Amino acid sequence: MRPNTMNKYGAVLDDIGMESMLHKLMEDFIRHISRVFFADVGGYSHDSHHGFVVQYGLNRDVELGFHVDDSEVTLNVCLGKQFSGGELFFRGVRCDKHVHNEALPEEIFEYSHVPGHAIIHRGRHRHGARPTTAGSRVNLLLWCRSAVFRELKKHNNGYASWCGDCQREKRERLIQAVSEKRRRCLGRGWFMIR
Ligand SMILES: O=C(O)CCC(=O)C(=O)O
Ligand SMILES: [Fe+2]
Repeated sequence: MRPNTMNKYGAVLDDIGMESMLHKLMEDFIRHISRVFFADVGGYSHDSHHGFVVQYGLNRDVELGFHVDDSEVTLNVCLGKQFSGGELFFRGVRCDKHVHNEALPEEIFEYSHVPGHAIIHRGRHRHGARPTTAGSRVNLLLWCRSAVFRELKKHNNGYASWCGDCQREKRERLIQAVSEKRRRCLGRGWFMIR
């Protein structure tokens, strides 16, 4: 079975006996990090996961297109082996409404995988993987999900606190409202003085 809808090569670890081990990894490790760094996307509340490995190289997947994960928080561990390329590129965190918007210059960065090292990021942090140009790269992914977060998301007021563009729109509306109010107050002041 394919590890996800985009990668062809790899395996779903939950299907080969690693489900409870990965669940424990999420409960004992990811949740605690998430409580501190990702409180805006469910924090400590992860209650399910999708765990898989992906393989890149000759006769395997070469690269991974731009996407968001079906997760609140993703753990990505580089298991090796020896390879060149395969850098991850990131382009800012976005909700469904803004997922196709341009990234700001400060949201653009790349990360080079190092065997034995891991990164953790929000699932809605748009990203992709550059071509693995030589050797073989294998990474373990743990997509951590929160049912509570997904339920609450349905009832928010249209602004996601974790989406860069929602926050920008909110700030712009606030600035507009303040300057409109100021304009009206100044107008009133002018008439009173006359
Ligand atoms: O190839 C990688 O390191 C990233 C994989 C990824 O983003 C994913 O499977 O969701
Ligand atoms: Fe991903």
